[in-house]
Amino acid sequence: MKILAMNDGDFLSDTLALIDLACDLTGIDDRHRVLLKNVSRRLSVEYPVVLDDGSTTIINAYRFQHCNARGPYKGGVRIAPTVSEAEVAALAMLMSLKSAVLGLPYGGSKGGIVVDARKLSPCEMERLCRGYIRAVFPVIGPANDIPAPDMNLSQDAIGWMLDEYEMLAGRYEPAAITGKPRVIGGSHGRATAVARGGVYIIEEVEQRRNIYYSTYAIQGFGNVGGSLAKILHGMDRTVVAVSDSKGGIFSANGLDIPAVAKHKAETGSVVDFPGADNITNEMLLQLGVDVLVPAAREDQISEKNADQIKAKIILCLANGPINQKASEILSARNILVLPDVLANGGGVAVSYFEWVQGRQGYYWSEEEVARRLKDLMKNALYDVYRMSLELRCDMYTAAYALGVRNIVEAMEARSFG
Ligand SMILES: NC(=O)c1ccc[n+]([C@@H]2O[C@H](COP(=O)([O-])OP(=O)(O)OC[C@H]3O[C@@H](n4cnc5c(N)ncnc54)[C@H](O)[C@@H]3O)[C@@H](O)[C@H]2O)c1
Repeated sequence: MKILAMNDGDFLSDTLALIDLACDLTGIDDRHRVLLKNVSRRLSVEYPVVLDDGSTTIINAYRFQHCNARGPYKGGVRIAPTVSEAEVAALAMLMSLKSAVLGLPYGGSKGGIVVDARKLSPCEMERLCRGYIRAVFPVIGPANDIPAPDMNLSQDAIGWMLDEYEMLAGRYEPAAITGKPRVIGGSHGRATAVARGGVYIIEEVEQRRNIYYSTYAIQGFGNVGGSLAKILHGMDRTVVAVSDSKGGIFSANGLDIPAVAKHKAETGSVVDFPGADNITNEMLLQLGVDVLVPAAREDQISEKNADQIKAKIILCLANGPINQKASEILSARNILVLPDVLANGGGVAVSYFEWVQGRQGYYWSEEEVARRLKDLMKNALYDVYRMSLELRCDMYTAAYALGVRNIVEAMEARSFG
């Protein structure tokens, strides 16, 4: 496959292996398989950003578009010094699959900006974001490709990106980018959508199994992990451990999450939170909790550490945190894995609601957004469940199979391939 010629990484190899397995299970032919395993457009750009000291630096960035059979491309923009072409390609593929699992009229894409966000001042970050939009402007737009937040991209940054897009377009285009502040066309519930969608999935599993999951360990304390911790804390669930890139903390009696958030804001990390024990990210993954939530980044649980996992269920809010071999091991051990393309779909779901609201110029109440999100997540969960019964496989594999089947149906309707 052509894409393997890129600087390959485990994450992309794992994603391609999953697509292959899903194609095998659903009887997808080679014509469509080859499309699913490649991206249709790889835009790689270099653009200048003026730093506060007056010097100029050149930034590398990407916008990869995977497949638009089901609708316009849709995908976030990630800022990290480690962002690679292989990573952006895998993330674009996951976006197509995720939208297809949720039944949204979107294809998949992803953006990446190769820089350490922590080294930039707010003014430099604004110039970085505006420059990115100028560089990718020819391939994005409300009916072409709609960016959104991903790692290290705040709501303010999305506001700057939308403003830059609208200045270049010469008109208001609130549906061009999602995840923006509400005062400029954002939706209620977008900032917490990934976490909220995950909570709806957990509640539905609890209801179905007649069980109550009280203890949680969350890897990652950013947009997604931090929001989830706050929501669970507000629901009187016990978050015993959280972590960030510098390490984690544990308290058997539960962490005071608002106090942890304050500590992180003041010190830059959750580590050394008073009254809790410092632990490593590896230790967090192995805690004996009801629910383990990888909410940081890809490649966290593989065949190397799947035997060590003690949680009852795993809610994958990060993209690509578990590979297929690990999911097989976990499934054989009766640990339910709720995969990324289902579990973190709340983000693209509320992005879709935001896009719809922007296109019609009519904005919904908080209750309306929450009701629609809950319905959508619940329906997707049961669609995946039915697929797992049909194919006699675990929920993880079933989600990918459902995504692949839904995309290929649209490809066939358009005679793609
Ligand atoms: N933001 C969204 O709308 C969205 C939607 C769907 C999926 N996701 C996925 O969720 C994950 C987190 O995204 P986010 O928006 O919260 O990013 P973020 O940048 O806001 O937060 C990431 C968190 O992970 C921590 N982290 C980074 N590397 C780590 C490591 N090696 N070990 C432990 N912690 C580490 C960071 O310190 C930070 O606390 C990513 O996989 C992203 O693709 C995000």
